[in-house]
Amino acid sequence: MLSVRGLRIAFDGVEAVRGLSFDVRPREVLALVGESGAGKSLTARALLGMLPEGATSSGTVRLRGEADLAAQRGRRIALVPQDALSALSPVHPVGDQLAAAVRSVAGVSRKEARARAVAALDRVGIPDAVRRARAYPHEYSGGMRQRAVIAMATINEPDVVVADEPTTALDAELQEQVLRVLAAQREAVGAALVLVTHDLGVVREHADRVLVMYAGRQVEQGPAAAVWGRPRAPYTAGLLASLPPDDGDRDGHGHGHGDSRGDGPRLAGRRHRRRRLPSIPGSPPAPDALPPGCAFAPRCPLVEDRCRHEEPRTSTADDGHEVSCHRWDEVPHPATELFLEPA
Ligand SMILES: Nc1ncnc2c1ncn2[C@@H]1O[C@H](COP(=O)(O)OP(=O)(O)OP(=O)(O)O)[C@@H](O)[C@H]1O
Repeated sequence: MLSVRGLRIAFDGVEAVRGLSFDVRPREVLALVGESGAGKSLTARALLGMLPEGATSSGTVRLRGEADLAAQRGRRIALVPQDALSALSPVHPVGDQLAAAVRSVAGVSRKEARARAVAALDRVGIPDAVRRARAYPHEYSGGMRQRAVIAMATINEPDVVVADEPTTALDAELQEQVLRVLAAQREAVGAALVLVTHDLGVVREHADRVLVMYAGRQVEQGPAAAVWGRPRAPYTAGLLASLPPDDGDRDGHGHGHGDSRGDGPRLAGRRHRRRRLPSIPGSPPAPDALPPGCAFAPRCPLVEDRCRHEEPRTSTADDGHEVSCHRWDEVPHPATELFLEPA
């Protein structure tokens, strides 16, 4: 439905996104994950035809075959940004903004648009929606603002909602609530969701497919269960290894340590003799200082000579998921072992 082919985004000739191709299928949740600077937000913005000033891009992004994404924004594709205030005008009541969004698409009366706006606020759990519709964004709490933005993004029943770190500005409890609202709304309107997130726990709970990015490229892509259950890229393994222990064990699936249910006892014993590293050593390269070969090579526990010279091609693992690593078929299972060290 939404198709991205060979997407490249550069600033002053320096590429921050370096040839990304993926599809978003109807009604699915695709998570874009990776450390800061991987190019996730730029990719998300390219989907909406709203790249920052100074960015040049090539490749194609099409929604149902249409290339003019900016023209479809707010109708067929909509954004839930990190910062709700940036999406709402400070000078108009929230209800008026929602009603205006309805009227920009549908030929309905003011009264009808207003009624739809109130109903949308009610659906996202804003109490006393009739009164709240008359209030301004600054009169809303952070969690309520983010709910209002979700109402705005879904009010015209788009095909795709793009959410860029939609809960980072909120505290943990509100994050969970707002994510549930987002999940429920996208389900209700039948939209696909592209979810940019740092939070791998969120990915495990909400994503159908996952695309792992590093230094502007795809590292691994496939069904969330396949990528999480058996990561083939050392980078993905490193992200999973750096999850807090609770995240791995919370629902008994144990992806956080790579110890799936079946090999629990063996790994439980092993855990006493090993400890987890807090995170992948080092940090990602800046777009203007990429190392030659595989960009992850300087941080990779499986690095060998060719990794420092040749960029890996994309391979397909037996379970159908895609991976870009020279040594993907040598990655152990559980892959998080790569990032453990003897106690
Ligand atoms: N407006 C800009 N001007 C110049 N360079 C930019 C701009 N926006 C992004 N970049 C470059 O592109 C890289 C990727 O940015 P992007 O925001 O997509 O990363 P990200 O993966 O979303 O990280 P984060 O989670 O920190 O937002 C940045 O590290 C930066 O080098």
